Amino acid sequence: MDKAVEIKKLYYKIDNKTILENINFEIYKNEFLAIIGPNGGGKTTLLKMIIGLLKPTSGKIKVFGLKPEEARKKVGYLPQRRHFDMDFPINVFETVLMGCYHAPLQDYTQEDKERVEKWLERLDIINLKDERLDNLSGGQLQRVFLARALVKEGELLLLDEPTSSVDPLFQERFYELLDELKQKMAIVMVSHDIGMVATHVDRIACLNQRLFAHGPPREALESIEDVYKCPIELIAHGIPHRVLREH
Ligand SMILES: Nc1ncnc2c1ncn2[C@@H]1O[C@H](COP(=O)(O)OP(=O)(O)OP(=O)(O)O)[C@@H](O)[C@H]1O
Repeated sequence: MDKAVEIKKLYYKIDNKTILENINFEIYKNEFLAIIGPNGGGKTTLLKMIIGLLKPTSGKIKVFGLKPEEARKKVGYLPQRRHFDMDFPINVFETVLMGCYHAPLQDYTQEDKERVEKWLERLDIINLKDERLDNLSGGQLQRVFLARALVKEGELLLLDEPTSSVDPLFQERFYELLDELKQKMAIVMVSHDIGMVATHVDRIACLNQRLFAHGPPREALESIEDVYKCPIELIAHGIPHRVLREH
């Protein structure tokens, strides 16, 4: 199978604290992969390495055979929203257009603008096109950032907790959209919604500093208690889950 991402012997340390330890892993084209694990387990850090925002302390990471920063034009990225400065005076259309960024001093094209319109329509936020971001609700904002990640129509889509704060109806539509998109691209999604991902993704990777398991949902979830370091009840078919003890 063709590889979108290849990770070998990857370590990441900050101030002598090991955040990621000996990660060996591949992500294939046209697969929908979820990364799950407890808070602070290193999921966001790993996504940032795939997009080239952070460099490994040691080890190798290749995206479509290139260094991550060289492959960026093929990669759409939805960061965790808390990192965005909401006071920045920018409207919805301009925010999504930023997702088409090519290179310094290179203007956006008419085609870029048409793609923005298309994704605003698809995510049902075309009516918000001229709104400033600080006027939007949390769920509306999340859709705007999703549109920004999707507008590039790249070959790899990285989503860091994409369904946080969107309503259940949109969540369902969003998963349908991802099912369609994975025909054309690889999708990597960080999520805490184990039940939801178990029913929608091809493969789950369980990360807590180390990669505990990766495989089809049922197989990967067998190691779930090791990953979370507490008992978790998984109802058959991998749907709802319950943490039985605080961790
Ligand atoms: N800039 C930084 N300086 C020091 N430590 C950091 C920094 N960024 C992240 N960390 C630490 O790295 C670890 C992994 O963080 P990361 O955000 O990747 O986890 P996560 O699995 O995405 O967590 P969550 O589920 O809470 O979003 C945490 O212990 C965090 O405190």
